[in-house]
Amino acid sequence: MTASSELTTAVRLFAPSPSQVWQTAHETGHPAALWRLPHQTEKHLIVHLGDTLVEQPTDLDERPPGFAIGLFNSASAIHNEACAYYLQADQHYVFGQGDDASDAVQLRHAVQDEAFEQAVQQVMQRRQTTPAVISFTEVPDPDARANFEATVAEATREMQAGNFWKVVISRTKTLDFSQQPDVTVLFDRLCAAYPAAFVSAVFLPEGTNNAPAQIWLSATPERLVSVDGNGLFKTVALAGTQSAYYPDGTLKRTADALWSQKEIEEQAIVSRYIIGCFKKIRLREYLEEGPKTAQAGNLMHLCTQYSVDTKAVNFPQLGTVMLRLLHPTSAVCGMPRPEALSFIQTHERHNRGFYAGFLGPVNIDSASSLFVHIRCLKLEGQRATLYAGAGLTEDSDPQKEWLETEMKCQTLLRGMNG
Ligand SMILES: C=C(O[C@@H]1C=C(C(=O)O)C=C[C@H]1O)C(=O)O
Repeated sequence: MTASSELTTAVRLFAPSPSQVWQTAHETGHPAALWRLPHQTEKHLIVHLGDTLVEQPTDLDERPPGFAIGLFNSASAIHNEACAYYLQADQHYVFGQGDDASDAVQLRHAVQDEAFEQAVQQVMQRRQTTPAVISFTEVPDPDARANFEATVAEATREMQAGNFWKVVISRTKTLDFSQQPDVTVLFDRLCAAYPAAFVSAVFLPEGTNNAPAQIWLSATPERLVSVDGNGLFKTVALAGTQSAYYPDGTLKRTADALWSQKEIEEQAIVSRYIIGCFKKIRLREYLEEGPKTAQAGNLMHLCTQYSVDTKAVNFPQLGTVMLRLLHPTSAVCGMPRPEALSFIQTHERHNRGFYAGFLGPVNIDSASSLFVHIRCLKLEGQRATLYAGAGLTEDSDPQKEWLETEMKCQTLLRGMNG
């Protein structure tokens, strides 16, 4: 063995895996976020070692490196501050690709915290047990379909009466895991199944948002706001849904997807909303591409991409300004926003929590990438709650909208089955 390969082995032996760091954060009650950006292989894991998380305005220009996770409907929806819980990257691990998860682990940044480091060492020294088989069953909810379809019918009547033009109604599906799952295994499965998605797992200890300890796991296709190291700003208008497969199970080509008038209009509402935000800030120098059909796992959506060179227009705060204007977009709320939000609040039977909020890394490697928090679940102990919504217009058919939410739930269900 050469000196350098001895060294590599030594580094591997003492480098924790994502699962070990995640487990340590969980056991010591520190908030943690694990993510993989679309079309990338590196996984990032940060642990917040500071004070209890509190909601605060998201200012992409001011924040130290970290990870933001915002509720669908916090005070920010009213005060336009895009409030979020902010996990600071006190420990920042980057894991490379490869079968061995500990391959090429790098501790990018670490504040001195002996207690946490010792806790990681203790977890690493534990005897490795064979990973448990992950299994889950759906908890039946006999009224779910009728309730959802009745709400869709009511929303459609209100839209036909001209009260609003679009609203996104969501529902939940409950799963019970046979034992507490290793979230990093589920995360890896989602990464493998959905290379184009933003895949993440966020651990929020008891007390965050006055709730019990919760883990949010997601594989979202929808970028909300990002600004890269060169100052390139991006957002998308994503809406309209159909299966990516023909009934016989063969994959559709995106070029062969056909869209109805209702879906084209539904997506155009989101595009007009984004352009309306650019107009509000008098920004004309944006590039618009689409709408084109984009595949998102088992689904296809209509997608228009918008980009702005923030350096050329001399607008470094564009990311923060647009985040505040956009969230919650009409892809998850509706148009006009106040009327749609009020309909959601009166008619949905669950609290959305972080579903349809936003999340993602901020000022990591000089870039910030926030995504709309959809195709997600909340895990509390062994119980998971999946969330899925459908965009409605006055032409919506309640049965079709229900089937659309079923397909959206399938994204995570299939992905977690590996
Ligand atoms: C609301 C969700 O998805 C959003 C709604 C869509 C639609 O109504 O067609 C499509 C993509 C997303 O913007 C969800 O997945 O829960």
